[in-house]
Amino acid sequence: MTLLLEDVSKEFGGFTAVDQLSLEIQEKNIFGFLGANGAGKTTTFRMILNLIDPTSGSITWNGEKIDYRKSDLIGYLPEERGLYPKLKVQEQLVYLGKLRGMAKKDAQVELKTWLDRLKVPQYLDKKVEELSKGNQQKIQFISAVIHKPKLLILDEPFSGLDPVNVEVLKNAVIELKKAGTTIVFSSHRMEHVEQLCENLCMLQNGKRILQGNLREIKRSFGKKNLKIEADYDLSFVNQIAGVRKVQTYPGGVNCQIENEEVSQDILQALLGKGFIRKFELEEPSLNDIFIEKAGESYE
Ligand SMILES: Nc1ncnc2c1ncn2[C@@H]1O[C@H](COP(=O)(O)OP(=O)(O)OP(=O)(O)O)[C@@H](O)[C@H]1O
Repeated sequence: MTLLLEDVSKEFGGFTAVDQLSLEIQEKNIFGFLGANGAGKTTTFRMILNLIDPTSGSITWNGEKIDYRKSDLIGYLPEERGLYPKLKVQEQLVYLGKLRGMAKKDAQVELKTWLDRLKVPQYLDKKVEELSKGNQQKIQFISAVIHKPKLLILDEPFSGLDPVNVEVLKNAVIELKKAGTTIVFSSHRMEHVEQLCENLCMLQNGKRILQGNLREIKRSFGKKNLKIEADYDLSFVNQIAGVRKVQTYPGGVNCQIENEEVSQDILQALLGKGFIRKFELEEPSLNDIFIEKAGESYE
């Protein structure tokens, strides 16, 4: 059940929103789409779901185009949320479940399970308009998963949620993956992608600027963050060759260095100056990697 995008482009008028994007998304994986506003994430999702046609290139799932006949196998949380405000949660979600081929009873049972799992059982018979924005989002999430899709596409699933609810939803996504769902989601919050995805793609202005396995990407970037804590003024490390940036905080500094070897020069310079409480080389965060890659593509 591989999802395959081959040389996919989308133009609106003369503007290229997605530019020759090729990707392979393996089944039972969580795949992250990263990119700033306007990078082309939503446009890519719409093409995958066959809601809009690519200008060129092809998209297949298990060797076939996705069309309405596969809608029972697919779940989609669109960026623009769209529930009926006047309908009660139960009426609406059971109806949507039935549209996706479920028996009424099964949809009712599944809905109750999901409301419990997302910690909102009290909303079963509430009208959607009575719910807060974050809780409406949970209901919309349930509408995307109630029929147990094989492929789940989530456009910015965590936007507008408080930190506790972000965790609740993240756990739900992890459970769905364990149950065998292939999940593709977008976010411009690097930490969400970092915590959930095995594989990811970074888009900028419609172009892929990075793609691959998260662990391998991080390893290939090397450890370029160095944290030092000492009882004396560390601002002089700024002057050492290979140090790009130094951020000072009480009791220590965070340094960005060009490569791991620079850390040894810094250590040499520190020795003899006094007591060092911490000297730690850290993996780059996805945010660091994004900033570096995004910068490169402007050069
Ligand atoms: N129907 C359309 N007509 C014209 N331009 C469009 C259309 N849809 C998208 N675009 C443009 O394509 C680009 C990519 O938009 P898209 O919504 O895919 O980005 P995104 O990565 O999802 O951004 P965001 O994080 O803000 O949702 C944007 O510049 C947008 O203005």
